[in-house]
Amino acid sequence: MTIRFENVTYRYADGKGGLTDINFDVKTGELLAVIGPSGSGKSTLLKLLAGFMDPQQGRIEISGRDMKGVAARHRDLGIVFQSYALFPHMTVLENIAYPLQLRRVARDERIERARKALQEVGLAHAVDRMPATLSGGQQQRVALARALVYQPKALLLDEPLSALDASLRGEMRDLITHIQRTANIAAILVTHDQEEALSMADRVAVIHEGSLLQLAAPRDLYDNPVDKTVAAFVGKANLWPGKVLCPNRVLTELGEVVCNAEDWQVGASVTLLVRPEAVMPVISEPSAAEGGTHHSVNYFQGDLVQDRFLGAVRRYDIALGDQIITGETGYRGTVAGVSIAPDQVRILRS
Ligand SMILES: Nc1ncnc2c1ncn2[C@@H]1O[C@H](COP(=O)(O)OP(=O)(O)OP(=O)(O)O)[C@@H](O)[C@H]1O
Repeated sequence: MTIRFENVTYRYADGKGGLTDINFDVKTGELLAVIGPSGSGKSTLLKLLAGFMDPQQGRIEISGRDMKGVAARHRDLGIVFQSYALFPHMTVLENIAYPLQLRRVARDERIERARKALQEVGLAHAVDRMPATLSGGQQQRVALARALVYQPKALLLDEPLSALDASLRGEMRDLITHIQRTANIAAILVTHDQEEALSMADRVAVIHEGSLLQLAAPRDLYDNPVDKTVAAFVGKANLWPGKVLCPNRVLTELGEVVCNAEDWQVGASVTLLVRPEAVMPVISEPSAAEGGTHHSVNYFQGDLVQDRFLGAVRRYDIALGDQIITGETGYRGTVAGVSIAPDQVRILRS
């Protein structure tokens, strides 16, 4: 295990913000993404791990060693910041060789290792360039090479892609995960961008108001969020409060929804979750004669109040009174209503 947080609690002096009783591990070669709304405690977690402050309770271990009282510079962590933080007066090669110089590595070896690191991030041609002459994406590649050149115990990525434009971000995601996996190093990625977290991470930790709500593999987190806060934060979600009527029906503001409620007590207050891609557009209202078709189960008819063309898919809202159902589909025709297959309805605690 490379990184371990055990019952870690940190409160800022005013007692309001911080982290409460955080537990998780990151294995060698694993990338853990930490996501959560603004002010949830993501930066606090990184600052504690990096050694800028110590927890008031609990224990942080790196490679099996308790980090209490160990200064930031002795923690052997490679850090990549949103702002790149390159030294402007040094060439690209000098920037990358600098951590080796601090560690008193001989000059020839420094240069050789820095060149190799540059090659790995696809910038072998930029050795003598000054950082200011590089694009944002190139500067972040230099920052990544500099963070990894001395073979740190773990890699901390603090919003590494937020300053880059969307087209570059996808490419950088792939590069970072490729390099992190090749180096077989534990990494923690802090990000606002849930798509980044889901696509890059082996596991994702969701924090909210200083607490860890769920830690799971991306698909598991998306399919089985523990509660509505996680469901709403990870991906798009239709969330409807309801009451369990019987083992296969929940009463909501939309009406009765057929779903598998066998594990819930009759009368329990719950929240139903349906992802937009599980909402099926229905072209015309099913007639009474069609009574037995799949449309008649969880069929909802309403007014199309929003229709957004997103390229590959279209995201639309159907209003039933003051309730909204959001669907996503590649279908471009008229939507008269929607149907939701019972096995696509997840039941969450309310
Ligand atoms: N130096 C500080 N003194 C007092 N409170 C602080 C300090 N730094 C952060 N906080 C509070 O601690 C909480 C967590 O802050 P933190 O910066 O870790 O959140 P975050 O998830 O990184 O937010 P963002 O996504 O906006 O960067 C917030 O309520 C914040 O106001």
